Amino acid sequence: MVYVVEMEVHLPETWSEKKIADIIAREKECSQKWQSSGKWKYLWRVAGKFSNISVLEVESPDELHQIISSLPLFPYMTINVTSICKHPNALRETIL
Ligand SMILES: O=C(O)C[C@H]1C=CC(=O)O1
Repeated sequence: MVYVVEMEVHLPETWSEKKIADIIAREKECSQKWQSSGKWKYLWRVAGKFSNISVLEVESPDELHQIISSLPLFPYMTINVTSICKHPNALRETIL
């Protein structure tokens, strides 16, 4: 199952630079672990926003939730998930 996931980050304004740097570093480590696993196929920055568009290929909605909710920034993101499938007119059927 393939999902397009948009994640918009909203950090508390009261956080120190050190606390922000720490969670960003842990986020990088976690998302790169999932990207290395092959399940997180694409990670793109939305220009001009603290937001990303990602494509994940997973076995189930439960696995998608497991991955997204493991991110340190999960409690601080607004997340929109779109399930996608093959288009009959597409020239390519694979995402990688
Ligand atoms: O910077 C972001 O868009 C938030 C976040 C989600 C995955 C990741 O590596 O960073």
